[in-house]
Amino acid sequence: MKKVKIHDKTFQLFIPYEKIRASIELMAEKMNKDLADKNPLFICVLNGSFMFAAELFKRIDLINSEISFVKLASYAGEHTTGNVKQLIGLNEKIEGRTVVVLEDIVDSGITIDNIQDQLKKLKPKEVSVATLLLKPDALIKEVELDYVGLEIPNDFIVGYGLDYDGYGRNLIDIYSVVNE
Ligand SMILES: O=P(O)(O)OC[C@H]1O[C@H](OP(=O)(O)OP(=O)(O)O)[C@H](O)[C@@H]1O
Ligand code: HPA
Repeated sequence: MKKVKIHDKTFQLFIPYEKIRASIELMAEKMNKDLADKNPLFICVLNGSFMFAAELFKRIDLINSEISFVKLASYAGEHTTGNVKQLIGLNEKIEGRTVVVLEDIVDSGITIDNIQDQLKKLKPKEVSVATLLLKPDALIKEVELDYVGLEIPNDFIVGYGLDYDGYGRNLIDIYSVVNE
């Protein structure tokens, strides 16, 4: 079994790249049907989603498609607690658009819930959410997900864009933590 050590933790091979790619191919096929005749704006949530977004977007065969990249930044406003995260980097006009948010993982659901709230305030025509990975047992928010690549158990993972304290994003496969 392939293993990798990052900082203090050991990870073992969990999802090989071929399986990841196959799930993204299926997702792209579905989107190509669902979004035909629309003018979708894909929004990739950095950092973790960059690999997923690249792999998916090159399989979207709708020429009227755009992609943009956003980040959630801690908002250091005077009256905020420090836990509030603000969506930054969004230059496109969202009003009236068909928006598809691209996430690498939905874990507790807090991040995607927050993003959906912020986007809805910008009056899009519709917002759908695509996530490569979902941990159903970790959800603490009720979230509506339109496209889910793979459901996984509630274990910490790295690879294919996902990190452990900055490292591991460059792994082609996904690895899960070994409890020692
Ligand atoms: O469902 P949740 O529990 O909110 O977790 C999911 C979020 O966590 C990760 O982002 P992170 O904040 O680690 O930033 P990164 O993408 O830059 O690694 C991941 O990319 C999702 O955005
Ligand atoms: O399991 C995970 N691994 C890396 N980043 C994450 N962000 C949410 N869940 C995870």
